[in-house]
Amino acid sequence: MTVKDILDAIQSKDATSADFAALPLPESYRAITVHKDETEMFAGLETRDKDPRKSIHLDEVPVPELGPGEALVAVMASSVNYNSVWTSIFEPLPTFGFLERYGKVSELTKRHDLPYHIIGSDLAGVVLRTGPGVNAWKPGDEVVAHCLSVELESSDGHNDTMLDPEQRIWGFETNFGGLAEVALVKSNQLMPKPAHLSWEEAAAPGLVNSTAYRQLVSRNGAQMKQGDNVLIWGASGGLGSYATQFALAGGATPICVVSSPQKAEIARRMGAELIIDRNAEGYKFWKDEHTQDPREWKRFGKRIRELTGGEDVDIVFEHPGRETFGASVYVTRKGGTIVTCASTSGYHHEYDNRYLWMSLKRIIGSHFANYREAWEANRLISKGKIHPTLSKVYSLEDTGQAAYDVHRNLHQGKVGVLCLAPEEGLGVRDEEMRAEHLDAINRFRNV
Ligand SMILES: C/C=C/C(=O)SCCNC(=O)CCNC(=O)[C@H](O)C(C)(C)COP(=O)(O)OP(=O)(O)OC[C@H]1O[C@@H](n2cnc3c(N)ncnc32)[C@H](O)[C@@H]1OP(=O)(O)O
Ligand SMILES: NC(=O)C1=CN([C@@H]2O[C@H](COP(=O)(O)OP(=O)(O)OC[C@H]3O[C@@H](n4cnc5c(N)ncnc54)[C@H](OP(=O)(O)O)[C@@H]3O)[C@@H](O)[C@H]2O)C=CC1
Repeated sequence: MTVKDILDAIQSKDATSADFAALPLPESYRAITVHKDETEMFAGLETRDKDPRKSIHLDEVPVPELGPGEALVAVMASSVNYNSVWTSIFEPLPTFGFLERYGKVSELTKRHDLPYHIIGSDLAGVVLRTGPGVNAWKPGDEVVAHCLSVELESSDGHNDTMLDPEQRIWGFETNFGGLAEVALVKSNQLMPKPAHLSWEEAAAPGLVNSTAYRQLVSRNGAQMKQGDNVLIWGASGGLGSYATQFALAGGATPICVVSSPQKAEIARRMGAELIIDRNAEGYKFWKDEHTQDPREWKRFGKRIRELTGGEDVDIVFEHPGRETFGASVYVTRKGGTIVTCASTSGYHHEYDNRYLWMSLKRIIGSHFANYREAWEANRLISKGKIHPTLSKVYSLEDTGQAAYDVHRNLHQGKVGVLCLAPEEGLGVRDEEMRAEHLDAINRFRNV
């Protein structure tokens, strides 16, 4: 039995759940990995010069043992997230430390502590096997998976599963991720694949869409409301392309920051009207490595006021971190919210706290999404209210190049990866609904 037989079953129109259940599992499969004995390979290099194409491997790996509450999924497509960039450049820490720590939780979690890390935190595919105790899913089900892995044994996480003390991001802090032909997930990560999307389109939103949903919309995040002005950094990137859609769909006004005319055009295509090209306008929030320039914060704030007709922003959707955080705190309206989920340009932020406390602003930390938020975010994709922002699709062999493009900010929206899917465009089950949304689905393609 090989993965080819699995693919044949997925592509045959009449394979039943029983047929999938009867398929023997392959012994091994192809997976994107980083290697534990290579974590020092970029020592001494600047972050920018660490090249994912050198650290990312395509290996043949054994199929992991299936445990209770888990599912093995044949992965048709996945996507590149920035967490895979972090893993591949071994920053801020090599992810093998996470696997070692997880390996100590139980006999079963020991499986994750390996000398190779199979990465990837998104997938669209077909359930192959479910472990004991799984009733909601069966072999043959077409699914996507969100990336929240929790043990749920502590009451700390029972109101909000992100607060579980054993909360991990699958494919980043656990092994057996989605950039592979087969993946191992907890069955609670599974959600129905949106029927109007191809495999690679369905695999694109998961991580960033759920994160933007919690960060901006959920009561655990900024609780955006109608009429809010929302400043969105990187509005045509992974997170920002969903934040922009949530702002527009929720009756708010996005102020989209981008760095090129092409990216401005994408933001416009999504329906945004207020756009700042940070490159063209030349903002320099730092005079040198240690000193910020408040005059530049003010120039940025004036530009926002020009665009909004004199209003300041109710919410800043933050993720660039060190480079922008001082400006983000400054331009937020009195009583407004800066909601942050990342620090791409550096995690030691500096801001003038007088502007925070005197103007009663709030900083909220946000990370991925709880089970329910991930489900709600996927439901919005399934209903055609929010659309994938897939720009380009790579083969599994070219994942290193895909991660390089994301690391160097050469991409738009989301970058997809075909795993078992032999070509793009397969897996659409609702052509009628697709036709209704085709322009929106293709907004980011070939820009
Ligand atoms: C969905 C996608 C998301 C993304 O893309 S996010 C972007 C990518 N992610 C990242 O860049 C984050 C990567 N992770 C990290 O950098 C690290 O992961 C953290 C800095 C988040 C945490 O560091 P650590 O060393 O793993 O954890 P500690 O909590 O500092 O634990 C170390 C020891 O310190 C103890 N400790 C924690 N808090 C306290 C406290 N308040 N007082 C005293 N001790 C404390 C712990 O218990 C533990 O101890 P013991 O080593 O013995 O187990
Ligand atoms: N905590 C969580 O749950 C999550 C955290 N993340 C983290 O969020 C960050 C962004 O992820 P994602 O959106 O997928 O990445 P992308 O690279 O797809 O998009 C980020 C965008 O931010 C803009 N940007 C990058 N650097 C700067 C800078 N120095 N100043 C201003 N803008 C900048 C760029 O847009 P432009 O050049 O057009 O301005 C870029 O396109 C990553 O660090 C990632 O690890 C992501 C998802 C979940």
